[in-house]
Amino acid sequence: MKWRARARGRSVPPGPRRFPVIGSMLSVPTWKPWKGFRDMLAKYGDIVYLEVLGAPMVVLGSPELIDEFLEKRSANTSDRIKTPLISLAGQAYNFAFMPYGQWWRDHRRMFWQHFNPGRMSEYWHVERAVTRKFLVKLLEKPTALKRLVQFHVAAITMKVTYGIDIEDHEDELVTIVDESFMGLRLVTATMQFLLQHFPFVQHVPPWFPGASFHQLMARARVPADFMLDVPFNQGREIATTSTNDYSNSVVAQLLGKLEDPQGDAARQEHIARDITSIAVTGGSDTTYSTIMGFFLAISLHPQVMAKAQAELDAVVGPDRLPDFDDRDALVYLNATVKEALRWHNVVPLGVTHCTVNDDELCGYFIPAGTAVVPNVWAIMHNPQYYTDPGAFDPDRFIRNGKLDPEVLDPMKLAFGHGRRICPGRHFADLSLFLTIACVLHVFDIGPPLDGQGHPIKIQYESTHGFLVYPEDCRCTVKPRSARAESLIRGSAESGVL
Ligand code: HEM
Repeated sequence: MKWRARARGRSVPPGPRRFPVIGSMLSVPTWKPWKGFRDMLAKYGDIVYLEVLGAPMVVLGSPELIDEFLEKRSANTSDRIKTPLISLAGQAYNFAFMPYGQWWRDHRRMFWQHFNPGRMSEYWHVERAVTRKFLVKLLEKPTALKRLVQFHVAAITMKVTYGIDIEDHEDELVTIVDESFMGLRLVTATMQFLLQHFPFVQHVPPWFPGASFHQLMARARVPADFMLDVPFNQGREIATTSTNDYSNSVVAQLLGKLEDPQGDAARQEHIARDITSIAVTGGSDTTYSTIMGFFLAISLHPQVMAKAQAELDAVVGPDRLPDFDDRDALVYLNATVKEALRWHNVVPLGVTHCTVNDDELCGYFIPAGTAVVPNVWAIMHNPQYYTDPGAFDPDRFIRNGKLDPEVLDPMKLAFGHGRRICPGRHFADLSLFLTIACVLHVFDIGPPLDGQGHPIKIQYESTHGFLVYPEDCRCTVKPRSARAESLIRGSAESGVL
């Protein structure tokens, strides 16, 4: 039954004009759509309705509405839109895009067993050891910052998940992890909305003139497929043959359970392969982008660096690196992590949710199957919640020397909502805290320099896409002092796993 018959006189939320057949397709912003949607929210209110070829979509623009619809009514708003792009991009294994149902639930449950807050301290030693390696590499090759951050996040997740060591930043595994989300990068946010209505794209043969998108996707599937099998098999090998290595990897633990004769081993192994792969691929790109955003932000805001370093000097002192136990005392540093998540928002429109049944929000009718897009970026950059939102200012989260609970916490927005909230958020938080604390403790970060040694002014812009990166994050990184340099080298030697 058409939704108009089910609405019983209730109207859908306001939004741009809808034409016969195409609906509001021409109004869907095609470039960095979070900005166009922000303008629509300003015009129509905190909820905007669009319809593309008969498929309904709402954009939400306030934390209250997101809380009401995606948190409180999560039982009805945790589905995903069905689009052929997910398989085309090699992401069918990725439970972030699975429909709400038993298969997704089984994946999420198995994943959560290893990434819930109670497990986090088991990963501290890996975080420490890899961060120390990263600091040494950054000292030796500061111009390779991007590659070193890719190495850093890949090395942490590969070790925790599979027990695999990545020693060198030139290791091809770093490239494969980086490229395993290539398909998703190609799936821009706009295509995510529009191409679900053109399922025929998946049937265009690759040799067909103009089918280059299809060919790009085929290339994008190669690293994604690799990540699904090769590291898992290697992790199994490590778990069964290694005597003194890190034998408590996620794979090692999962394999122990698969041997349970009561369990459905083949099904369990399938899920285990899927969730270990997403732990590495889903965790690396998002964390990488946030860390790159942090480097850029600090290079543009020297006063923030000075304040964070003063706090680190007072709490940690010059003779050791910061550690997890220091966290409670590092108020400004914790605020810097929050500001990094806010200022450079890596998933600006979150991951689109979808309603299962008809619903109502603010008196408006919301049909079953409505795509729900939280415009997280618009909230993070709304002066109503954050004064001067373009400035990188951790002080906005602090009152009377403590984190201010009255200020909207970016952690509550950046990692999504309801039953779909990012289950890797506690793990991401570990990496962000230790990386940011250690980098600021031993390095000075500044703007890039031209041939004459003059600073080059970089203007922050993010790329376009579903998952975004800072467009230009060139900066200079140098040790704060000779003492900091010897601290880096000394701590790497003691960074045993
Ligand atoms: C700064 C780092 C990260 C950010 C900003 C981030 C953000 C997000 C967002 C916005 C979602 C969608 C939530 C929703 O649908 O409402 C998500 C889902 C997900 N994330 Fe993360 N994430 C990060 C790190 C990680 C890490 C480290 C892992 C793995 C260890 C991970 C694994 C996942 C998975 C598996 C899902 C799918 C959840 C589901 O659909 O049930 N993420 N993340």
